[in-house]
Amino acid sequence: MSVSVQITQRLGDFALDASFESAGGVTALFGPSGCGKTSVINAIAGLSKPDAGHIRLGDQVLFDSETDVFVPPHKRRIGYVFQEPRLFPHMSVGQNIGYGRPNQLYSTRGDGGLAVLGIEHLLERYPRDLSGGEAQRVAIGRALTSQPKVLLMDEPLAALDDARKAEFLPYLQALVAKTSVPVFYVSHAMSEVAQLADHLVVMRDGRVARSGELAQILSDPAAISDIGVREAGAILNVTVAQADASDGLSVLATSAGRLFLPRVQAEDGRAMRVRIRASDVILSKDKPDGLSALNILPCTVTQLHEGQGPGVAVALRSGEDALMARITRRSARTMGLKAGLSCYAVIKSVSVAPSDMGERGAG
Ligand SMILES: Nc1ncnc2c1ncn2[C@@H]1O[C@H](COP(=O)(O)OP(=O)(O)OP(=O)(O)O)[C@@H](O)[C@H]1O
Repeated sequence: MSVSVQITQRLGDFALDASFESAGGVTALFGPSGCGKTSVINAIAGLSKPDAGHIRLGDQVLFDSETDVFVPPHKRRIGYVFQEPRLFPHMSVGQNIGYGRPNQLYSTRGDGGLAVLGIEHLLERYPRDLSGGEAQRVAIGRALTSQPKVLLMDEPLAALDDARKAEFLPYLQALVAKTSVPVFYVSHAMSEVAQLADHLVVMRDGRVARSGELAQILSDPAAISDIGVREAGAILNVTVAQADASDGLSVLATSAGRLFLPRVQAEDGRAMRVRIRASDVILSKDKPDGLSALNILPCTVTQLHEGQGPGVAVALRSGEDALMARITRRSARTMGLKAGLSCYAVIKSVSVAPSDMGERGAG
């Protein structure tokens, strides 16, 4: 379902002026704290009314200042998941999920809802007896019981520690891969966004700095300034060749060769997305020999992009995938890097964190 948002809104001293289109699936709103992500989500939910513009989901107009349309929040069929699960403490999980909609609990059973979220065995428990990740999965289950037309998730992992995040993400991936409901996912963590999103909207100071297909933006060296130097990095599509190789590593097949990365929690044959940070890629003109790094992929330089600082972003084609490296201008000059040059990308195995590796979902 296509989505079109074009809104302006004054919120105190803050001016929101956001426009983007998305083909649906999972649209991530990414950007630093205070850039206006939640304000956009609130406008989609109908919790606030923009001063001007429109919000359309497929052929449904939720807001249009020109034709004076403003669908009230309770008629928008929105599922909203916040940072905190916000469950009713005096009710069991089952009651929380069925709250106000006694006949709908069962409609979320099966493939699309509770089973995917792994919460069917928790229905008798009370919120105090749930881990943070379980409680958040219940909150998502509750949001689904209203059979929403759109699911809004505002930093749903922010309150979880890293271990709980890692445990929670596969559930979320399974859910977004199965649901046909458009999802808006707010986050300032690129590792989450890279695993979940189809479409990326990068926000800055109330405006949309970039909007487009996730993989395309992440492999565009010109986008580094918007993504952040540390977070920038392309996504490799890989297949698990051997999840349980020796030494705590997994063997992953890319279109240009094999990668040895920290062990993934997935069966052999599974398709995954792996984000390789640009700062974790080293380039060599000749095939390195006698190097400790295990991962050496043949590449072709497609583009060089000089930023403000001493770094150069180098866009690379590696088989059918894109990679990106961030090296110094000095190295780029010494190596004589230019578009069309063949080289080798070296990726250190331990530099890729488990949080950068996720199952390939809907995208
Ligand atoms: N009703 C309001 N009145 C005045 N200012 C507001 C209002 N709502 C939001 N703001 C301001 O608008 C700016 C954007 O807030 P918003 O919550 O949308 O940002 P965000 O990107 O979601 O940030 P975070 O990641 O910290 O949640 C902030 O400076 C906030 O203080």
